[in-house]
Amino acid sequence: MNMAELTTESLRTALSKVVDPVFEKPMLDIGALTDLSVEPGGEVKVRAHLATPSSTVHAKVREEIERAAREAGATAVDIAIDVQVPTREVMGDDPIPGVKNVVLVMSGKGGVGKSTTAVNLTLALKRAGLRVGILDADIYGPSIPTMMGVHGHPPTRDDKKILPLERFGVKMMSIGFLLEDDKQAVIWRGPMLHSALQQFLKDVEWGELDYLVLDLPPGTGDVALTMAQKLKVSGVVMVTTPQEVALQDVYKCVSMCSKLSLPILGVIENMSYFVDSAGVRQELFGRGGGEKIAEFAKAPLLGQIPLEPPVREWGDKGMPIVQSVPDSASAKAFTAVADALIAKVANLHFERTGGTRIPAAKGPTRLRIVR
Ligand SMILES: Nc1ncnc2c1ncn2[C@@H]1O[C@H](COP(=O)(O)OP(=O)(O)OP(=O)(O)O)[C@@H](O)[C@H]1O
Repeated sequence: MNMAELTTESLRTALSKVVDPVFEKPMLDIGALTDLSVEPGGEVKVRAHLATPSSTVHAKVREEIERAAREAGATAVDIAIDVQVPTREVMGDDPIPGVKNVVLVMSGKGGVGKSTTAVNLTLALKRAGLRVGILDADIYGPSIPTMMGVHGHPPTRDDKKILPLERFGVKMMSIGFLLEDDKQAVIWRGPMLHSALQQFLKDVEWGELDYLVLDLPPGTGDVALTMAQKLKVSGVVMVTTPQEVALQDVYKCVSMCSKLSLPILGVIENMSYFVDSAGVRQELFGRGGGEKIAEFAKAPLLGQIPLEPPVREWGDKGMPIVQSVPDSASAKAFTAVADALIAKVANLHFERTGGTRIPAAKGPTRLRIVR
């Protein structure tokens, strides 16, 4: 096609096949491509509206737009990208209105790697370009301080607001920061637990965050209940292992969430397999647990994390695997889980708001890419 033939109309036709990787829908149909123009020399200008700052998603979208525009005869393509991270519903008395999404990480039983998953998922969200925080609500066994390598007392401002501690660009708060030693946790019971968590929500100055990840204690749902009463959460991520015997508790946990009308955003199967020294994949704990729970919860299986000794070793050293060895199989699996979670949250938002483009909020990240 010669460049004289390129019009806004033919450009529109060419771009109609560009699909949003998060919503899996043509970007033009969902209002995610705007301000199309064709300059006299055949230069094309277009603005893309995306639900994630993820550089992989941006690169994919840029490539598709550029290819389609050039095939239609564009001589140059100028793509501006606006990022709008979707936001949960915020009620009038919401204790943390500056936090766009709150994700509860839960498991039916202990020891499945819930805290490991929570920290690595948080770091993967951070590496995708989001502003993140993590709240260690596992009051009986706070392990986030150790896993994130942070100890000490969070400072308090004059107005009594507690400032979260920060490492790897992640804001964090844990009951562990406020205890004299770890053993103190066991004397905390019901009402104290709830008032401590409510105080955390209210009194911590989280500021503006895209995602706050909550590591909840395993088992019963009272902490989830406290959370659900206090604020509208984006949803729950359920962590499980592949083996059959562990599943009953997870089913109970899923049922409890549906009673509380907490949407399950997805299931993560941890310790799914181990690759031995001969490179053979061993399913040490059986198979299928994640899929079964996902089916029961009518939610996607967000990913399967392999069992890799460095996950524990780096966790013990206070530098989670996503941060310390981002190229490892487990870190890549956590990264894929984060991308899938971002997509799920965006899609739920899309459905809730009737399929319209995420409305502009203040201060969008705007990247201007001129080629
Ligand atoms: N994929 C993995 N590969 C290797 N080790 C892992 C993996 N996931 C978790 N672990 C290790 O398993 C142990 C339990 O993990 P973690 O503390 O995250 O579990 P949890 O479900 O949060 O436990 P709790 O019952 O204390 O809340 C830790 O030593 C952790 O390092």
